[in-house]
Amino acid sequence: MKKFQIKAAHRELLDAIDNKIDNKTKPIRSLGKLEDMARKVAMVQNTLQPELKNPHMLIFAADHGIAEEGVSAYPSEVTQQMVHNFLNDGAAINVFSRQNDMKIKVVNAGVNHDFTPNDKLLDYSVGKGTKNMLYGAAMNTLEFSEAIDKGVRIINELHEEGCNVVGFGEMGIGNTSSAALLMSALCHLPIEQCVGRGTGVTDGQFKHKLRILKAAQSANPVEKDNPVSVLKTFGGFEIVMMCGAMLRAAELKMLILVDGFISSSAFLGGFVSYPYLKDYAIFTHQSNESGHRKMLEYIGAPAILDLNLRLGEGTGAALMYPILESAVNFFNEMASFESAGVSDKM
Ligand SMILES: O=C(O)c1ccc[n+]([C@@H]2O[C@H](COP(=O)([O-])O)[C@@H](O)[C@H]2O)c1
Ligand SMILES: Cc1cc2nc[nH]c2cc1C
Repeated sequence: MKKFQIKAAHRELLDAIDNKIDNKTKPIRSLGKLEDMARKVAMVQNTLQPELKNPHMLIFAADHGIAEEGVSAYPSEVTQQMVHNFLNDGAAINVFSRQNDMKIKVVNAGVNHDFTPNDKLLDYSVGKGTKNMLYGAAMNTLEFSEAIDKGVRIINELHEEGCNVVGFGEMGIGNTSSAALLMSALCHLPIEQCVGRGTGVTDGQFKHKLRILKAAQSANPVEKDNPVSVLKTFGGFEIVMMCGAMLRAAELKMLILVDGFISSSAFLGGFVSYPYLKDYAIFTHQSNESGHRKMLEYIGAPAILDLNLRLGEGTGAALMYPILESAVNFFNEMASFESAGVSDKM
């Protein structure tokens, strides 16, 4: 994989940032997770006056060969149908992004469909869906590199437009299977602790899904400590493209808003080689997909919201965005004990 230059976020201003937070007219730590977010934004931007600029929501979409094994509650066609829904402003992510003034771009990372050009659509297709992992790796080395490079290009474009905060959402029937397999390999956890019900499979379908994922593991012995090999074998085009995009966003010191289980699996793919990626990321919500809690524990990152969501698309990130704005606003606008003439001592 292309090498990324991901340094720890600046720490020079850390004391000044913490002093600024602690001198606001409030008891120490009383703004909880908002204080953590304000500190993170200020460190990423290396400033005592952080700003959220031109926020974007990226929805990476792709199809998955493994979906033909009946691992989802829905058929593969739903991927392209939902892409049209995103383009027509009809999905949950459209509603929440519009409400919170985030611009949407839908990325065709590898959907099994030919789309007509559209202002909201970034056509970066790597293929018409991955291969069925029961019969070998999901993608080859060229496809993997292409997906990473296209993720980089997408972020370069947003950065040139002055964007400094990006939500990472996705759509792809079958992609909880990919994410669970990635998690199992990269976190060295048994697949049973990683697999969940995705779009809502029944008990019987869930047992079947677990059998299929075990068969995919037997068919593909991977080097678990080699994230490129793991991502190529079990990844989806949208997951690998998101991984490249997140790594580039960190390189450019942009804020990364991670959504649910699949978005977090893309983060994980980058994090194992570039641990400082975490300095740039906010885990916006705890998904109801059962493996997500353990995945976030492994990463060591508590989530901000817990709304029992399991939709994907970036919905958790879009819903959390106004809270992030509140974090930046309290940091920039709240009076200090001194400026407001409020006593800070007994
Ligand atoms: O974001 C999540 O945590 C999440 C949890 C479960 C399902 N999803 C969405 O559901 C789809 C994948 O589910 P499945 O059952 O087809 O593997 C995909 O389009 C995801 O966006 C998303
Ligand atoms: C309808 C539908 C919408 C989605 N959005 C993200 N994943 C999805 C899966 C389905 C099935």
